[in-house]
Amino acid sequence: MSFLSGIFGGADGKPSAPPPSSVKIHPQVDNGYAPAQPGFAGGTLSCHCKSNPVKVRISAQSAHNHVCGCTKCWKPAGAVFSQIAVVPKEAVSVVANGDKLQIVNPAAPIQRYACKDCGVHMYGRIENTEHPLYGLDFIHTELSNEDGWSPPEFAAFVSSIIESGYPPAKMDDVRARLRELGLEPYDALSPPIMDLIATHTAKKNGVLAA
Ligand SMILES: N[C@@H](CCC(=O)N[C@@H](CS)C(=O)NCC(=O)O)C(=O)O
Ligand SMILES: [Zn+2]
Ligand SMILES: [Zn+2]
Repeated sequence: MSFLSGIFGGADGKPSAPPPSSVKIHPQVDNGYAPAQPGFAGGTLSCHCKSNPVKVRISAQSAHNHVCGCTKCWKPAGAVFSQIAVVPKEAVSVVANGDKLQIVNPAAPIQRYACKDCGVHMYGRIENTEHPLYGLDFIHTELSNEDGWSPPEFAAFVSSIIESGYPPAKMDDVRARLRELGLEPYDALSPPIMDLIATHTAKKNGVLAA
């Protein structure tokens, strides 16, 4: 990222880095993050293989970018959270070395396509047409060299980091740091997304209020 988010504006109004902290979240947010670039329309994701990397072309700006503490989402080495966003599934196309992709868990609601050689998740797809988020693919924008993606907006599944071995006694520090970085912590998804999911379910069950 070439410049830092305006949320950490210095005295002169220019973006500056957030205060340093020993609490690490994810390399893409620990030192601040850039705002979305107006008109940005996508880029190419590459896995971590030195030779024959899998490449996935994304022809849309990302939406709902966030950090996720769950055990299922791919994280770079050493990161406590993943960083993940969605795009319409029509905007996702595998453009190189797709033969190296395999589904991590075909039974999971999100089918995550990972590189067999380096383990990086290239995209996650929902095949169940009844799922509230059907039609959206999950991507890690950090796998692209392009600047301009929508920045993370909140922190999801925060308590789940304990399931990966994070000390429960340090959770207050983690939530305080997330707030300092402008990423409101939630233990599921953000309220607007939880409302969207519940609205979908209520509609399906014929009980949605007018
Ligand atoms: N506490 C669980 C939460 C897992 C979870 O529900 N993850 C969310 C956020 S990515 C989800 O939508 N999972 C669907 C899936 O993994 O297919 C864990 O950390 O494993
Ligand atoms: Zn790879
Ligand atoms: Zn997750």
